[in-house]
Amino acid sequence: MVSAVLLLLVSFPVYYIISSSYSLWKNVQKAKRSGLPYVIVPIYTYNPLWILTGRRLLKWVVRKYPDAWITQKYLLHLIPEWSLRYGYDPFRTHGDTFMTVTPVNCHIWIADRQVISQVSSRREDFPKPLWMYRTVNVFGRNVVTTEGAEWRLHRKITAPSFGEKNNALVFDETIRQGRQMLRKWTGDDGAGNITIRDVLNDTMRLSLHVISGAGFGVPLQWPGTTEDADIIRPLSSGSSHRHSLSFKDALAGLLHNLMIVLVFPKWLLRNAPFQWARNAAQAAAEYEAYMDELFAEKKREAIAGEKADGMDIMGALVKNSYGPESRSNAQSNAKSTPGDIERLTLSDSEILGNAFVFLLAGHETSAGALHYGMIFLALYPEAQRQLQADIDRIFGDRAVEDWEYSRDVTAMQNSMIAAVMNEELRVVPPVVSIPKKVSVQQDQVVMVNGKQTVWPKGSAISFSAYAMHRNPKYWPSTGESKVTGAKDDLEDFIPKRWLAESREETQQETVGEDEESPTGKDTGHLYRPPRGSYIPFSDGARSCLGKRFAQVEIMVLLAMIFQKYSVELALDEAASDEDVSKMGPNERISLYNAQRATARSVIRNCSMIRITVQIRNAYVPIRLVPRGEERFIHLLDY
Ligand code: HEM
Repeated sequence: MVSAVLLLLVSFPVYYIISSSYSLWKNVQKAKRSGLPYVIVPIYTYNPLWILTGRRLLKWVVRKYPDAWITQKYLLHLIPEWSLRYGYDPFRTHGDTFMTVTPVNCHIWIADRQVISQVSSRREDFPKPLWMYRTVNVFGRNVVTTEGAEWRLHRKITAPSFGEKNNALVFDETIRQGRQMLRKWTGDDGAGNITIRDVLNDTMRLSLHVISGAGFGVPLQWPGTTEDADIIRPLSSGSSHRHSLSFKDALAGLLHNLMIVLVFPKWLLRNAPFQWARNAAQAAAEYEAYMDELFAEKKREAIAGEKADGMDIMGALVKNSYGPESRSNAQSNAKSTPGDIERLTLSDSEILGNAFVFLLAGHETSAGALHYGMIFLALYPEAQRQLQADIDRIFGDRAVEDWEYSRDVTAMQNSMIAAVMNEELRVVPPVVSIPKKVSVQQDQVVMVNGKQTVWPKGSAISFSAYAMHRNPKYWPSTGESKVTGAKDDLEDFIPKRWLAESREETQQETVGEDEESPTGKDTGHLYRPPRGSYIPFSDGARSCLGKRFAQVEIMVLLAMIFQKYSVELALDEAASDEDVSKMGPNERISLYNAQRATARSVIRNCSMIRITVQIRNAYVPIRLVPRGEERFIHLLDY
């Protein structure tokens, strides 16, 4: 008996090693046949055992010996989040399109714009790896988690909600929410100089409120701004549901506990012995109840032929299924199944599924962009001054109440405001690697550097946005890096690179992309990167549906903040305000520079991929100071 158990214990690892080695050998043969450069990675980086143990150990090795030859050369692709940590370097070594080969699969990494354009335009040959998005179906199938004819149906029905005319609503709601955030950041008297530690928390709240107000017609208030900020009441007059959380708390609670809700079954969370699990379950249940009410209200409006105000994403989806003009379609709705490509409407659960992904996709990405944007502007005073000069040119002293989408947005998108936004999304694209796969049907031929390559069926693919945005073939450098002394400045945040003269070749290659700018008009003198080389919003038919929504939101916020204020790093831990007031210019400069170095190291070491890139377990505190009252940045050249 003992020897049988022993045999089993020994034979399992032996079997595992032999079968993994054999699979690795087979995948290496595929890599050789492909014609792509490849690197052998002995362990699949998503192996759960590796994630729990080996990755942690390796992380420690890398932290301890960051420059050791072994990490640079052999272990790099086993390092968690290598694509974020090493940027373009691995591509410099292996080429702009290369493969990593593991026992589980081949994985193709791309930082070549022509290859990205080929892959994103052949959607049937290179679909999304839907298994990665399965959990996002928690409230219903939707435009993010589907493929083929089913995705086309979702996209066709959801896209009109993001049309040009609705951007004005995003503009107005951002102003409304931005005012409340500014009050929190600068105090009731607007004097500023308050240290703001958890900037991300506030930008998350802001973007969530904007999508809730502009997208769903449910305006939310910031704490302390009105008496009914946290009021608990149903979203539909006909509902008798007794809520235990306000809509805002349900939404924030759900998104805060999202991974828990997505991974564990609700019954388990409800009955778990841990308070945090029960809180997550409560937030999810309350969110569902609110959305059901909103749905019922919109359905009533649609059937009665009433028109709700605003962008009304949910209303538009419900109207498509229940509105008078869709009566005939609605009949097929009742019978529809997810795979049914003939139908013209979404089922109830699909409507709720789409509403959820808009909230999800629309808040973390924009919030992260604003967070990094604020830090970068505090780190690069020259960029901040250029931004303010353009804001003055466009808005002068005009109060935000008088800003208008139709009058102001074109000027904004041709200015440093858009350049700052574009540059922030270049340096830190919220989605670092955009996943695709080679269809399982058959191998696919792709031209790489003018040569035919054969990509094995079922291989994983990543558009390496982070590396692509640092590829010197596509990006104009404004010179040596003033920060690191590197020969180009592509690691640095230099918005003025977007003001560089557009090359003739670039203009031709981007013809037809005008419609992607916020108003669909020409982007004037801003640099327009060649197609496929700038992919914060992905590329091709499956690119971001909320791109213009996000652009308008970010630009309005930047303009609002920097019309009146400057941002500086907060130095509370290094010196008191009184100490600073006694310092001369040189002392202030060296203090600020030391703080800049600390902030850069936080960005480098604490940026992590949590669906999107975020700074985790650390803060870069900032202060907004009224323009003209800066304590540090006016003393710095760059
Ligand atoms: C700075 C802000 C944003 C960035 C950088 C961003 C980026 C992206 C990227 C890279 C994708 C492709 C993801 C993939 O293929 O896996 C995507 C898809 C999508 N995004 Fe965004 N996004 C932003 C804001 C928004 C907003 C505000 C909304 C909605 C309100 C939104 C809705 C969507 C949807 C629905 C898709 C799926 C489109 C499809 O598959 O057809 N995004 N986004």
